[in-house]
Amino acid sequence: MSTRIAFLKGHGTENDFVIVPDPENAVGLSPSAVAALCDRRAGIGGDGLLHVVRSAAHPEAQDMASDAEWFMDYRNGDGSIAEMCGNGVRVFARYLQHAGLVTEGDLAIATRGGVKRVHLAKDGDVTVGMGRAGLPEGDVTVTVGERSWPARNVNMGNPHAVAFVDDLAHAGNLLTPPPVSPAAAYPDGVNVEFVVDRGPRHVALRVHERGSGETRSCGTGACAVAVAAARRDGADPAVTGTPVTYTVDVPGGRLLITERPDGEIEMTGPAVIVATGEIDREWLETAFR
Ligand SMILES: N[C@@H](CCC[C@H](N)C(=O)O)C(=O)O
Repeated sequence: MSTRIAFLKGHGTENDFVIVPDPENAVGLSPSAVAALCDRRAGIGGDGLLHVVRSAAHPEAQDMASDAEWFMDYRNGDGSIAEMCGNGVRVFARYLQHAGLVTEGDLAIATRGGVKRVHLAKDGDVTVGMGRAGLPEGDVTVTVGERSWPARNVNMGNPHAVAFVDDLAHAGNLLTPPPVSPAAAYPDGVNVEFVVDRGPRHVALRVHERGSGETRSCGTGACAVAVAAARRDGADPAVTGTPVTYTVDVPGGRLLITERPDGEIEMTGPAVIVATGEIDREWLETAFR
């Protein structure tokens, strides 16, 4: 067995990922190994990890293998598993193109949140069909220090609390997860978005991600924000019959989010591969099992 494991590093609007190509699902990636790889000082560094596996070779994806050859086994930076990662899907698609496994145009990627349709455009942007948002009933509240805001509970496959605030600085340093109540609304934890208006159908966010901390971007979070903003602005496409597009500025760039009258959401943004390298297998297997 080789003593080296290939990896790549990539990002989408500066939400950065360690990418581990492993078509036959042969590389054991325990939560502690993932956390070690994502560590920014002792490891490679990343908000999360994209484990690239053939759907047919992964027990969680075998039933999607006829629709999507590749499964995005996404992990958060702390080693936990999440249902979906929007920026991750774009970067995953870019990796497949980089590796010569797909070409420009349309493809499908299996995720824990179902099969996602992806378009790799000539201009370099990547568009992902993110599915429909769930809008669980019930009020939720986000608190930072002395301030609290009513928030919208939005599910994009993974859970989000979206709070509209006057100033993104009011989110504070986001070194710890902002409390969200009632906790029962999010039994598996939550990603929290703080949002300000920048102009008509144009917002900006900061995000604290479950399992990663504050990140420079969150694709599912941007979708959740666009959905919450459309409901707040009286622009729900299911009601108006007209698609609505929000420009969502994130600390690491810009995403365009369109919601259609049937509820389907599309996200468009960049995806970049920045480096390739090799992981020392002994380090991975002995130090972090
Ligand atoms: N950065 C991602 C979301 C990653 C998962 C999230 N931290 C969770 O635990 O739900 C994105 O771009 O969507």
